[in-house]
Amino acid sequence: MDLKAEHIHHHYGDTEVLRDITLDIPSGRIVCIVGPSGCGKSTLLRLLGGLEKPSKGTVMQVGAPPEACLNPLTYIFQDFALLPWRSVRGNVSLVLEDHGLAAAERSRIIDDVLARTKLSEFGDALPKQLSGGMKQRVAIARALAVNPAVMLMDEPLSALDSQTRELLMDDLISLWTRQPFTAVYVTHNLAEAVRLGHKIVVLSRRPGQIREVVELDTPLAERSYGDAALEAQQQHLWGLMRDEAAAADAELLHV
Ligand SMILES: Nc1ncnc2c1ncn2[C@@H]1O[C@H](COP(=O)(O)OP(=O)(O)OP(=O)(O)O)[C@@H](O)[C@H]1O
Repeated sequence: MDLKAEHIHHHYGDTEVLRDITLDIPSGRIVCIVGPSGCGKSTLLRLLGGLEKPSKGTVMQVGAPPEACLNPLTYIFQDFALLPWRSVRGNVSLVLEDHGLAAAERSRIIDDVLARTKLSEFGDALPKQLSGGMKQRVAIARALAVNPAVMLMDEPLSALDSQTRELLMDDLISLWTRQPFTAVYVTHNLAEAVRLGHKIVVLSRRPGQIREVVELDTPLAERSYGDAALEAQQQHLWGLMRDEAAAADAELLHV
């Protein structure tokens, strides 16, 4: 299933947040959204996920969701959003409980997603016993459990320290390489965008408009940390964003 946004505009009261966004999220691809603070990245993600309706324009789901999909669109947030009183298995199980699945089938799905996120040994642990990186892996496992058509990821690594971010990025790349998933990935971090994005959408400052869409052809598994070509792409993105980011910061000073 592809996700398509067509001529999306969005306002909160008198504040225009997004202007004329047209965007394709093709199945099996990771689309990163970058842009200065407050330009509307998270708003765009909520509109794509149907949590809010755009003031104007449409979001369309095109084609059928994957087989055995329990929920076509699922979110992964920066703060993990785990229930502290439930174990790792219990947190993943949560999203499977209202679908009338037999206990054995639920268990099979949980085993599968925990194995894919390298958490098999930690099924009985409580969130407080886990590191930040592991908590985010649980959130990713929980998202994968419903076999979504599109994962909507809002700065999923930004609460983590830089080493854990690097490790989790490697995990996301190997997860995608073994079994491609579709994702929209909002980030401030251009290094993450060039490691993970098949397509990187650069928004202007508010009202967010698409300034450029950069397509990266290098397979994810071949994009290594410190790679010169990726650094050049990152510089290009920063070149596009620098003036916008400075103007957005200056604007905040006058609020
Ligand atoms: N529910 C809301 N009601 C009113 N204004 C909102 C609401 N949500 C977001 N905004 C405003 O819309 C603008 C865009 O916010 P949004 O969080 O989408 O930007 P962002 O690019 O994700 O920001 P950041 O990079 O800082 O996370 C901001 O000015 C914000 O204050």
